Amino acid sequence: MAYAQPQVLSGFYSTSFNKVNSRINQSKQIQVCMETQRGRRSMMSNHSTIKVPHVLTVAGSDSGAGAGIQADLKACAARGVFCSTVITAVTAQNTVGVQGVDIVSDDFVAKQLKSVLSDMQVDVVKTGMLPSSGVVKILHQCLREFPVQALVVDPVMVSTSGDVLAGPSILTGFREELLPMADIVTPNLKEASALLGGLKVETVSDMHSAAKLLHDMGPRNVLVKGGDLPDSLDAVDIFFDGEDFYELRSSRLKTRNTHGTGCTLASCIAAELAKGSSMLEAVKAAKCFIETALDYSKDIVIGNGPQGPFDHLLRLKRNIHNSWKQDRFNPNDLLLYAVTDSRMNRKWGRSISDAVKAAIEGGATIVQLREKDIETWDFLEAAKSCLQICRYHGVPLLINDRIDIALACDADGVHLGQSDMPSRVARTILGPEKIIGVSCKTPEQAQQAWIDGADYIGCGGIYPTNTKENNRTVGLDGLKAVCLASNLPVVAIGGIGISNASPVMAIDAPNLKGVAVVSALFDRECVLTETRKLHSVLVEATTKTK
Ligand SMILES: Cc1ncc(COP(=O)(O)OP(=O)(O)O)c(N)n1
Ligand SMILES: Cc1ncsc1CCOP(=O)(O)O
Ligand SMILES: [Mg+2]
Repeated sequence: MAYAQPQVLSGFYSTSFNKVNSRINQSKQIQVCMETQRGRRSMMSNHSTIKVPHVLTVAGSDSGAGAGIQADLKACAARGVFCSTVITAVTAQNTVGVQGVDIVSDDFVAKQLKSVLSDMQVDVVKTGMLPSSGVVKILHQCLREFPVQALVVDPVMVSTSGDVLAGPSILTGFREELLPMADIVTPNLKEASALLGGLKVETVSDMHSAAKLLHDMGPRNVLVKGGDLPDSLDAVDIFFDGEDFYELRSSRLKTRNTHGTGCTLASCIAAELAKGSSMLEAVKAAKCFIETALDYSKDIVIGNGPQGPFDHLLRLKRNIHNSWKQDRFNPNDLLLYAVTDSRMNRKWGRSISDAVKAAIEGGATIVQLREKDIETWDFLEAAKSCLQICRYHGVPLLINDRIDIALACDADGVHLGQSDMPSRVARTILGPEKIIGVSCKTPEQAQQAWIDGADYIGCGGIYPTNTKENNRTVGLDGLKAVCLASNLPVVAIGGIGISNASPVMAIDAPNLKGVAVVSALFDRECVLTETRKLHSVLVEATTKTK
């Protein structure tokens, strides 16, 4: 069969937002859409209470928490959407396979559905494991009684380990009852084949045909997932909206941690729809999320079986790599604070990450990326590779000025000046765990830094410097006044090097914890040697003051 030429999409695209129409939302109450302060669309009832986007998942529990209800809950949490649950079966499952299934009775599934749908304003229903045709019937009836904005059907039949989760008896229910009311169905190759009565679905061209045939069964959109395609470099999914085909490509990742990708993808689509995205936007956002989560989780180890879960919230590794960090911030880390400058490193022909590595090997105890003249993309890439080095050595990495970069690479924190983002605002964006440093030249600024929730103060310029233009020098007296005005730990910056670090450290202020340096390390031929020398000066200076 010849179809329209597909549009090839890869990565993350911005397409115009279309309203998601559903055939099952006709009797839904009209609600007022308002722009919130942050510009996000949110639904408000006439009592001015906030209606949050809500997905109901109707699926099986996975004791290993990689797939099923557990994956759905985590995916919705990660996408900022509330998720309620109707459990259709309880599986005893791990990374090896499925050891047992206990099916919840049809009556009790019906009870759960009614409890949620009669009380809570569900926007989107997402289905996963539906173990019997009775459950499909009940769901069909409930959705007629309690219409929702959209229905996402993930036709789960076989687990990733190859265990059967729903028998062939379910197929008629899918074809006759669920697919006709679905806004999207998301089968993998095997599921598409089963729904089409055993039709061969093994190539991208087969996927096009399958998408078209499945669409004829009634769903408004079809996503045939090609993760199991043989000999394919890219992971290709085919999206068909009844008119156009889209090939959604993403590079294939080498990882065992893919258990639950199907459930997660469908839940993310549901979550994005609940937030108001068009179907194509929702699918693209969901694919992008999966790619990011798989990449982040590619080397985590949970369980001994062939297929592990992944980390939906992108946080588990932090705890492993940050296990060195007993407290989220140790003021003694400020002792030798290396601040990068790409102009200097470029001049000496080294990359930012090589410079950072050398500084850490020489004894730097904290690193700040201060990159004033590079593109955002390059900054982010440099930050990611420096972060790997820093995490490996247990050295915190902060980003100068750019909260977006710090968030994007999950750096340990930021350093902000008086004319940068105010630290109290930065704190609300970054949360309580990130380190925030603030530049202060006066006692008033130092007091304010504490009030605003900063973790440390950078005070300078102590001596004249060529690194920062038009920077007023405060001298050792200015440093002392700032130290006395606040209990926050202080690091001195500006014109400091091997020759003058000792008098800085000798001022009588217990909260002066170290020196921050740019040119003394990075405008030198050998960063490692210079850092080592400065490190021994500082160690000597601190032992003298003790
Ligand atoms: C440790 C430390 N202290 C002070 C500064 C200066 O920050 P700021 O005043 O924002 O100036 P720029 O570095 O952004 O030019 C710093 N970067 N680090
Ligand atoms: C960023 C900054 N803030 C105050 S002085 C300064 C520059 C420090 O650079 P150097 O260590 O080369 O004097
Ligand atoms: Mg700044």
